Amino acid sequence: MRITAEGLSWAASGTPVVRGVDLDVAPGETVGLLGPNGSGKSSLLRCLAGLRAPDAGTVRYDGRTVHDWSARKIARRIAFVEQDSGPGTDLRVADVVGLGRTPFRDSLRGPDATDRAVVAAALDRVGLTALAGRSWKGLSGGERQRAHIARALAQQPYGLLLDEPTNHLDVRHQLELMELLAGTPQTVLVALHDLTLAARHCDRLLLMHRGRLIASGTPAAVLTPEHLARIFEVDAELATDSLGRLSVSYRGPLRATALPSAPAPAPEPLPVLRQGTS
Ligand SMILES: Nc1ncnc2c1ncn2[C@@H]1O[C@H](COP(=O)(O)OP(=O)(O)OP(=O)(O)O)[C@@H](O)[C@H]1O
Repeated sequence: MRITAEGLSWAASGTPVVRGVDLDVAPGETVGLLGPNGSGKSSLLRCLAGLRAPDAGTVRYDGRTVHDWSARKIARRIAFVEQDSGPGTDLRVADVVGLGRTPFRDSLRGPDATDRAVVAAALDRVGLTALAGRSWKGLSGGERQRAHIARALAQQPYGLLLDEPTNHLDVRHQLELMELLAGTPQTVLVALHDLTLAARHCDRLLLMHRGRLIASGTPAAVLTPEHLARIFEVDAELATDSLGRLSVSYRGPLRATALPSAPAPAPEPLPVLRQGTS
């Protein structure tokens, strides 16, 4: 499934958060969405998932504008793994994963054999089969994260949007998840903070800064020394390993005095100060 956005903008209480984003994720591509804290990655993903109505611009799945689609219609095409989400009540792990089947069921029907088989396969894919009957509340952070991925897979979507899905995962499970995402036939857009993981497992990277997409391309084209210094504000070293893959190591944060100068932003209007109030 092709996921596109044109001129996408969204503001929170009047403050622009996503600013005129154009993007195009081709069918089957695995694209990493990078950017410092607060650059607008989650907000952009929520707009693409239909959870935020943009103030301007359009989101299209396979060329069709999705803004007037129901949540159910969207969920039949795209699965979204958000940060730190979870069921409000305690459920068995298999039941949480089974929530991924909701878009395919009418409200009166319980899970059928197909639903159970899809849930079992999704649990197996993330290595959680042994925990299927366990209570959600008893899971570790990493186990919950893997259950969220399984819930998204159980949705059998054409596209996957994931917001920092490697949070809480140990190194092996981070690598397994990234291999799963890179190997899946679905279109994947994944927000990541680990630049080396992104460089190694994504076909293409997008870089966000202050709500705008400022770069798109191969890992080597996006993870440049200039972007690492100016956008991520770190003193970093780029290297290529014996398999020819890019990795990033950090010497430390860059102090404000050492930051390369950026183009000056457009001046914001000054706030109107009220006098005589206390
Ligand atoms: N509902 C909201 N109300 C007010 N401000 C918001 C809202 N949603 C997002 N923001 C603000 O918009 C900015 C971008 O937030 P967002 O969560 O999209 O960034 P992010 O790149 O995903 O950050 P992180 O890497 O820290 O997860 C932040 O300054 C955030 O505080």
